[in-house]
Amino acid sequence: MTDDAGLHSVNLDGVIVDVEEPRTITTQHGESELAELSVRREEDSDPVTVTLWGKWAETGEYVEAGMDIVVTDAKRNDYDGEEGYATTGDSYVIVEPSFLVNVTDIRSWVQCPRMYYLNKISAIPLNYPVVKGTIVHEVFGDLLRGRDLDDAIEDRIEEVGLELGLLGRDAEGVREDVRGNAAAIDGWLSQGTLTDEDQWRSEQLLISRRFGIKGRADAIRRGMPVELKTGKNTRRDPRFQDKIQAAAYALLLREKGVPADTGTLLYTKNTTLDRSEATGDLSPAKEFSIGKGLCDYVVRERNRLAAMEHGMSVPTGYEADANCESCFEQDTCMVVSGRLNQESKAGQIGRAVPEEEREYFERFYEWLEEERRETHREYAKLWEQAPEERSDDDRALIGLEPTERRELPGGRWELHADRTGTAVSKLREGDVVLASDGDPIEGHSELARIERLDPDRVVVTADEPVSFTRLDVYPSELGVDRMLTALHDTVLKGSQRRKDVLFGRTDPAFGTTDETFIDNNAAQNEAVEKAVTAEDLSLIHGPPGTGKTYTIARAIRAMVDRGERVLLSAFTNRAVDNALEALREQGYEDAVRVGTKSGVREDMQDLRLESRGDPEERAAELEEAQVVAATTATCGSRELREQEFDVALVDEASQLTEPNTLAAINRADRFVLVGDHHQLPPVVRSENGLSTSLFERMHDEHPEASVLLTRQYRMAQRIQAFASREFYDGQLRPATAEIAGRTISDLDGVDVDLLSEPLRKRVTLFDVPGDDGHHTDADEAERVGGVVKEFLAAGVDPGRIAVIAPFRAQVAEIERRTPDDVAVDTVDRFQGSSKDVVLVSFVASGSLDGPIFEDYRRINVALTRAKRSLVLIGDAAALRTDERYARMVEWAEK
Ligand SMILES: Nc1ncnc2c1ncn2[C@@H]1O[C@H](COP(=O)(O)OP(=O)(O)OP(=O)(O)O)[C@@H](O)[C@H]1O
Repeated sequence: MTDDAGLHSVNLDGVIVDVEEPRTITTQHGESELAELSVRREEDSDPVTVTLWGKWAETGEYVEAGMDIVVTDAKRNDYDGEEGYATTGDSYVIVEPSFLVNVTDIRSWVQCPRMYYLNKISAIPLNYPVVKGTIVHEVFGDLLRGRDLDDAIEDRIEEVGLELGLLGRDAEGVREDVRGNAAAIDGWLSQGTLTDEDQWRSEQLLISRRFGIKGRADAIRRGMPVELKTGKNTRRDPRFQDKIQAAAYALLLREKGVPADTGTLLYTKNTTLDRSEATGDLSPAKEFSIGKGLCDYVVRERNRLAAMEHGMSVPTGYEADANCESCFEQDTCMVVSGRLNQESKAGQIGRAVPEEEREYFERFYEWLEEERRETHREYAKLWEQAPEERSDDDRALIGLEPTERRELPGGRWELHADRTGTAVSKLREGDVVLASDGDPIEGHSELARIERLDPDRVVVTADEPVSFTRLDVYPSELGVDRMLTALHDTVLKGSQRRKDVLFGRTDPAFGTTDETFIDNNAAQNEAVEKAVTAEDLSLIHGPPGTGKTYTIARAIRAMVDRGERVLLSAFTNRAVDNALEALREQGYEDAVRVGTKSGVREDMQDLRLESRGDPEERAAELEEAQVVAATTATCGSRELREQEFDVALVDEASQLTEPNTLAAINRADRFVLVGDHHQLPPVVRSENGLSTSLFERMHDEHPEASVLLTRQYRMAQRIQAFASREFYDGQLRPATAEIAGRTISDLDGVDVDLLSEPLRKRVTLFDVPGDDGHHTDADEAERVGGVVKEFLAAGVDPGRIAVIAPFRAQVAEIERRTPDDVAVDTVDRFQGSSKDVVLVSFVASGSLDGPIFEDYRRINVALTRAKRSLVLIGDAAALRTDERYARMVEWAEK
């Protein structure tokens, strides 16, 4: 639209290349502010001049070259033959639009930018006002969905039994409190002003690609946002920051074509005030109109926040007119400023932590914010990629056909859809996704959880009955938030001794014991010994199949016998449940599993802590448990953040980022990390130091605290030989002669004479010349299919076979040629598991690029899954171009 010479308005976007300070000029209409930016609209094109007028001129004060900018409804005004644009009265200026800012963050930013920062790093602790606020919000949603008030109150209080119990509250008192607040809602709803035509929606997720804002409005009534506040407000007008919040939702609604121009704030505490004592306007509902000026303000503040995050600077409170004396966060603000030596309008108290700790905090803060930024890029792909492209990229399931819907007790919905086509995706059961009518941004969408994902249908649960035809990956920022909190807790609240060890100022100390814990495996015994006697930390380095889980279970039992309280954690639910299973196998049944119903494995549900019910009973169950098991994410939850343990034992620690590990070990006096840094590293989106685990760092810095398990219980000698030599200095050995000599002829019902000669060997390589396919190799897939058929024909049970391929696309190719009960997946999905027969498809042709080759640790995992037979399928010549793979080919062809 560049040639629209001033006739039409244009939406201009590009990258800022130069900024001029805002200045004031006098025009025929009087004085006016303006700022000029130079913006490159497309790579290699000449920059154009963009003039920002009036209030938008302030943008020039804080933007920098390199930031993205959008100016909507700009008019063209070339000057001296040079292409130029200017804002109009309808324009919005948006800085870094792909950084999706939360509405609630804009609200706290408007209150005080430093409060926004403090909220971000320290998370809200478990406290009664927050829990009560949650209950009232849930009741509000229930009333909108037509539920009976008393039922809703009863149900929602019961739902948070655990939290109330931990806070020492009994249900009776809370009921009274909530009833008081809910009366405001109920009264207002039944005022008679509402008719059947009132269209109500509770909680709607809104994402704006134009303004770079996302959020969930409490409710929408006739297209207008309604926000619920559990506080009081006796003035006629809503509080300013509350208006900002409602205005932000209005802005998001307008983008969807809903002309929202009024906002309502409901201050529920107003109804509980005594009329004879309180003065002012006691009506709970306060309406206000939302004009362009307010919307502009929302966008301008959002821009400041986005620009500050782009520069990764830390707000001081001077950016806004923060009134520190009347701020209830003043003390916290001063302490954080003092400890981290940050400039702050509130001032500082206390002594700063040592320089190295501050640097550590700042380094990780930056890495975590980079991670957040990558998460935001993932959101932007929701609209940058076409549905088919997202589907090809494994980010969405499309072409679904809605079938049944069923209302669940408590007002949620269970929604079914049929799957058409054979598309693959990253989505898994338990994932939170965006369920939409086909267009997750402009159309109708809701957050949903995948309950079941079968080849022909999918079942989700959601708050609203969306008729969905598409499910999208919806990345959560919760992970980043929890990591920041863990970082904060370690640096600002961690004990001196813990920090001395983490920062290399002290060597870890160990006590002694004469006890023998495991009598058939010296390394495992030593690992338990170290774990039990460690005063600070110990590490268990367990290569594939060396009995890590078994050793963990033994160590926990020993700790329990010594009267210690133990936190058992791991990155995935699967690993937590595996460790619990091993613990049960060793006869210990008293652990408590904390996690959601859908996250915890069926056979561990009986150990799961129910959070619903009588507060006192629920809290006692957690507080009295000697062993508590939860994922590291859950360790950062409000409930577990209040719990203390003698020792934290973390499995899969080499797959955890350092801050994720901190989330678990912050809860305990000492810790044991279990892992193997020669297998897969932490999965992160950004490229920085986050991908080095605390396990690996401690292993390097304190080798004396680590014990290497050397005897493996999985692979035949022939299969383990390469990995042992290549990755473990030749130290890995089969634990017994039986294991060393494993072969598929040991399996019941298998007739090896039915196999072709090469497949009778424990390790085989099939040289299949590459077909130059990008992410697939049909010839290889064909060969894999043939080999699988041969194994099946020889009597191998399909459940004993697995196929590993480097790309999802190749996985799909292979799935098409193998029966459903043969597991086919990428390496990352196979870490921690094993099968009798494993096939690896390399998809290598010409050069070795692709995820499996990028990182030797993937190859290590791929080659160490098989117990009895390992079949490699790939282009041998291509593989030989790399030294490591050349050695692999030589070994496999032996
Ligand atoms: N000391 C031991 N004596 C007898 N059996 C053992 C011993 N240690 C481990 N095992 C057995 O070896 C098998 C593998 O152990 P485990 O599952 O603990 O391995 P892991 O190291 O956790 O495996 P992965 O590498 O898959 O994480 C299990 O069947 C376990 O019971």
